[in-house]
Amino acid sequence: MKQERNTAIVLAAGQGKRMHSKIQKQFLEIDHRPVLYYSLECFQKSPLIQEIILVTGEEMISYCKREIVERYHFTKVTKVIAGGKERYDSVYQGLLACEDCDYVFIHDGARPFITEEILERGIFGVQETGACAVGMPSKDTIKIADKDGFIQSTPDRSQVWSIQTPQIFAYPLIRSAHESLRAKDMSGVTDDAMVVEQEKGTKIRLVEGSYQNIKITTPEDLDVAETFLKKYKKM
Ligand SMILES: Nc1ccn([C@@H]2O[C@H](COP(=O)(O)OP(=O)(O)OP(=O)(O)O)[C@@H](O)[C@H]2O)c(=O)n1
Ligand SMILES: C[C@](O)(CO)[C@H](O)COP(=O)(O)O
Repeated sequence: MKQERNTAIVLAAGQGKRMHSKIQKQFLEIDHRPVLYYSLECFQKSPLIQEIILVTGEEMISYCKREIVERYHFTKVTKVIAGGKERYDSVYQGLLACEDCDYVFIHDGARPFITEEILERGIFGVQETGACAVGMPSKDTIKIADKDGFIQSTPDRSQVWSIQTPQIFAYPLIRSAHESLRAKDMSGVTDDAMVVEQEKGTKIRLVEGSYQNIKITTPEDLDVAETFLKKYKKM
């Protein structure tokens, strides 16, 4: 029987505008290592992942090869490739670079705190329909606002989740979903589950990530990350 092959596409081609830093946030250091290091380390150690494709800016390819892949011995990283203007363009470049892949884990390099347990829940979840997103039930009450900033409605919180990454898909499903939406209109697409949502009839399983699985987005997230890291390293 052919052994399953799973690829992680790790995204590190964003500009990090909301961080307001000269260095792109995925390369900023927390506890002396780049933000990007931590998720690569988890995929490198995981027996669920056979290959990692790292997507970064064209100008950062040689830096990533030398200072991240070689320096930290991330031997599962087989390709370091250039991303695109939008997140979905970078994902698509990653998908085109995949070879011989059953399931693909699409992950934000700006989310350092994934764990083996999250990857296990992801691979379990994706077996059901070929599509799975990691997230957590919302701890806040969510309001839908109108364009003038007045509250329009309040969704039932028991059905509201904050979505994280990785998002895990059967490779042919996510590739064809990206291709069919790219041929129509990708505007407003901020994650990969949204791409599959337009494929009518494909259900996407939600599984729990963790409340620590934050995306480093704005400067205060770095302070939170330092705190999490102290705890995470003791585990
Ligand atoms: N063209 C892009 C845009 C984003 N990303 C990656 O997608 C992840 C999530 O995106 P986000 O937090 O929005 O990152 P940025 O686009 O870099 O941030 P900002 O919107 O503040 O500029 C990050 O790991 C980022 O590097 C990417 O690979 N290619
Ligand atoms: C994919 C994602 O991290 C899920 O929360 C998020 O949608 C990325 O969005 P951003 O607008 O690029 O931060």
